[in-house]
Amino acid sequence: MQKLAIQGGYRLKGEVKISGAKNAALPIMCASLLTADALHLSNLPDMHDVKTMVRLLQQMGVRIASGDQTATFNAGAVDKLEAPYDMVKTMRAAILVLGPLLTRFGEARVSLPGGCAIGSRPVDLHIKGLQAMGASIHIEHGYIHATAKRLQGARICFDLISVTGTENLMMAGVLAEGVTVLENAAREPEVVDLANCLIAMGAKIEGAGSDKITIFGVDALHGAEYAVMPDRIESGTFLVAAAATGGQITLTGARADTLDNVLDKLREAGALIEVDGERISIAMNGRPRAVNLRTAPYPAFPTDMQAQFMAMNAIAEGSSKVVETIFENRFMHVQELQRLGALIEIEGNTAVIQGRAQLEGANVMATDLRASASLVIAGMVAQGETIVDRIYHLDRGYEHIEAKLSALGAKIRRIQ
Ligand SMILES: CC(=O)N[C@H]1[C@@H](OP(=O)(O)OP(=O)(O)OC[C@H]2O[C@@H](n3ccc(=O)[nH]c3=O)[C@H](O)[C@@H]2O)O[C@H](CO)[C@@H](O)[C@@H]1O
Ligand SMILES: C=C(OP(=O)(O)O)C(=O)O
Repeated sequence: MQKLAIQGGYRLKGEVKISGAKNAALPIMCASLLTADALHLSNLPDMHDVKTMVRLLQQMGVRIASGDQTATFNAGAVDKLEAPYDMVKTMRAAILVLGPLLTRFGEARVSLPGGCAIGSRPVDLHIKGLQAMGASIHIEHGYIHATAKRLQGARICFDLISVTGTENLMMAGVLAEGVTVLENAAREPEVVDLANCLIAMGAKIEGAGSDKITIFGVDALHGAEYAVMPDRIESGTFLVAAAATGGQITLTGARADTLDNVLDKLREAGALIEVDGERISIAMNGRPRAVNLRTAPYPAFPTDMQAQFMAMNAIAEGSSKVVETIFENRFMHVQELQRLGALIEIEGNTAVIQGRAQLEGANVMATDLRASASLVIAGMVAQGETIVDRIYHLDRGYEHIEAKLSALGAKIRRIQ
């Protein structure tokens, strides 16, 4: 199994190009199932989840021609309306084929996505919404079996805000008969990116980015060209890494308007931040100040940045509280950060962190995607060598992270 070996104590310096967003690319790839025409995507990140989605769509019969960060998807000859367990278990976003398959073909068989280290992550809201649109759904042997003659527009109010739930029902609504209204919808930029791609394909959608999305069903979508938005979580991860190491870097091809809360927290920690179009520069002189945070749906602080900020707080001046309100088990990185000497205590959904001037290198194990990123950041500020095991989590959602960090001056290499 591959690991990362990190030698701590080097400040990040230089420029890094931000990749396309995992959490926008995956739903947008699923949108290719909604038309028999070609969907041409650019700015696709080179990472495992994107490759897994390519394989999942291919086994359904989608023809895919991949290029450098681009791919053309043609779902004109789909012959298998199924997402099997062995693919869904490695990537939760596979549940996003359910809405498109059902609305275009009237049938879908999708494995229930398993719980992962960050919480139980049910899909009851996806199922309830599709049932409200007239789908008949039963669960058997771990699979969701869904059928519908033609989905009917409906008014659906989410009990709680769900990003992929909103995306699945938005895709279901575009080919449904009549109008679908999603209330208490997720406002994440990735939902807006998906809506913009669907609109380019001929869908009629209003309100994406607000908590009420209205979808006017049409009979068919057509092909389109679309560029996936930059990854705000990758952007945030590099910015925090720069802040934690007392570095000075510039992100290129980034979108500051999707990062308001993260940039505010970094400023509060003492970072100097400048935004110039698609460039975001950060400079941190000395040790960051500890910052309190509370995760919540967009536009509040993202749960996908919680672990990385926790690593920064571990070496910051002062103490801080980090409250996780989205996932019930997203503190798995804490015991690994403690191996590096971090002083963190957990009380329910709150972590209390006493900043230390120095962490010490150690062997640690990655437990999920962003937990892995937090261990990499902690390793870069720890004294001596840190070995991060189980980096397949990291490879799911970061494009060439060790190459990008090395180019910024980090001492990091992949070992067997
Ligand atoms: C591929 C993708 O885009 N993943 C993101 C997406 O995950 P994902 O879409 O899975 O997360 P959700 O927004 O659905 O989850 C929010 C909360 O709702 C709960 N819930 C969700 C659906 C449901 O049917 N029932 C239910 O109870 C979840 O357990 C969680 O507690 O949003 C999360 C929250 O910003 C991010 O951390 C993930 O990176
Ligand atoms: C939790 C994440 O992803 P996923 O929903 O794909 O597990 C993430 O991107 O941090």
